[in-house]
Amino acid sequence: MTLNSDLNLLKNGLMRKYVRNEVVVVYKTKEAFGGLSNMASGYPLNINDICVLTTEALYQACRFPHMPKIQQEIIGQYNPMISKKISKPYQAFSRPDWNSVRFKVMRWCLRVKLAQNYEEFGGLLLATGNRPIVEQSRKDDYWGAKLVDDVGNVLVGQNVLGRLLMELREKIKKDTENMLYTVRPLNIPDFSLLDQPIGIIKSHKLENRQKNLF
Ligand SMILES: Nc1nc(O)c(N)c(N[C@@H]2O[C@H](COP(=O)(O)O)[C@@H](O)[C@H]2O)n1
Repeated sequence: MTLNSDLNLLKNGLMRKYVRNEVVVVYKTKEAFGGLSNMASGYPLNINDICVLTTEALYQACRFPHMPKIQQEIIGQYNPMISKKISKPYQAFSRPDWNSVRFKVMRWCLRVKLAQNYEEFGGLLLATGNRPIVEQSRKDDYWGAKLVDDVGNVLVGQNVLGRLLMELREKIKKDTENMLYTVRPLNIPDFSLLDQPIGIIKSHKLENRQKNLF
């Protein structure tokens, strides 16, 4: 991107500028807030009784509802970077509306990660307080923000993932009725995993509570 187009995007309000040492940076998964990254292991998900080991795998699998074999390969990986790598050569075959639904899909994936890892992921989100959350990226200034200065203190990007994380954090703060324990499927065509339409996702907490009632 050229300096001029960068400036235009900043002016249009799409790009955000952050001072690195004033924000919560999500960069390496081993760092303090690394668990907020989709690349973090240790936040397993269960979709229609199918185990998906990382949020990245779930997000990438959602590209290919019409290619269940590829979905299977993507979700079968322990390493989220490998899931993304498997997805890459097929990107041109992503669902045709991918660019217009990927934002909703990411928001849904984060809701699922929270519902099924409430203490760990929710706790980490709340521990960020009121600070901006920014996913630092070397290449991607749509989901994240890139360093733009020589000393590594200015990040510029749309930071869509960071903004979705902040949105979710604010929802947690207001969630006195535990509404976030349940996640409805997206209302988009072919929202499916391994040929099965994706159903309502429930937190394990809710499932255990319901079991105890009977
Ligand atoms: N390649 C890569 N390495 C990382 O360390 C990253 N955090 C990411 N970003 C994540 O990739 C996902 C977006 O993938 P698409 O480009 O839309 O296929 C999203 O989860 C980012 O957080 N990428």
